[in-house]
Amino acid sequence: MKIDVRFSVEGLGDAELSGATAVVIDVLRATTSMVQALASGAKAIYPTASTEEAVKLLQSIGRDDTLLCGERRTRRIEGYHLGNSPSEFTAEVVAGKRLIMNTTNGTRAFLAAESADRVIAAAFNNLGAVTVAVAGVERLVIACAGRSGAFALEDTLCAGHLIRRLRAAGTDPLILTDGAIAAEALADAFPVGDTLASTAAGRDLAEAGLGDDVADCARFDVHSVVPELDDRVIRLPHGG
Ligand SMILES: O=C(O)[C@H](CS(=O)(=O)O)OP(=O)(O)O
Ligand SMILES: [Mg+2]
Repeated sequence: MKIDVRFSVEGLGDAELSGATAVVIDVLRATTSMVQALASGAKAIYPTASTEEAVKLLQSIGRDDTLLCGERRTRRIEGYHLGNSPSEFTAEVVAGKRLIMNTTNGTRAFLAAESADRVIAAAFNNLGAVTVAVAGVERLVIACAGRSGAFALEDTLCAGHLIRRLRAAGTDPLILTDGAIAAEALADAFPVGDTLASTAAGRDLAEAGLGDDVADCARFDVHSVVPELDDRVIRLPHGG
């Protein structure tokens, strides 16, 4: 298995993605929220690249059973039903609903990775399930959402833990690009909980009174769902 880790989705194109399985990671907080939402019974998540696109999509799919979710500078977008805190996506709120989502980094990352054969959402919360889901693939591109195009330690740490899990699972020999080697080394060097809290994104969340989100995002294997992008909609394969 060849594994590449991209620290942001800038410049990620068809050449790297075609024929590969892409795993999109945005630990703080988009993929953690997506995993929580689908584990809570949300029907589908529509990632959008802008608030304008989100509103247009709402008009086209209709408001029934549809919730607008997302953030700007960590806070819920005005007029949206939900922000981007994983704890908002409870079964009472999202079960059976379609979620139109727009966040600063994570939703765009999905759209940037869509030309891969498969596009999977990963976070610490569903890392074990993702490990099983990708164990047999030939080529894996781990696309870290990053933060406004820059390196995000939290995403790369999660990428490194995925590589460690694949190595422990005894899949065929791993051929790592330099980015993947660096990500795995980071996973060996940094404890997740403390590190997430010390990242720029973690500090901003704490400053916004959302420090509990950081703790939620640092938890391993709390869900066994593996969300996948299919024709620009993120769902659980076979209905979950
Ligand atoms: O919602 C989040 O925590 C972040 C906000 S920021 O870009 O880190 O300020 O957005 P996300 O798209 O989940 O990375
Ligand atoms: Mg993020």
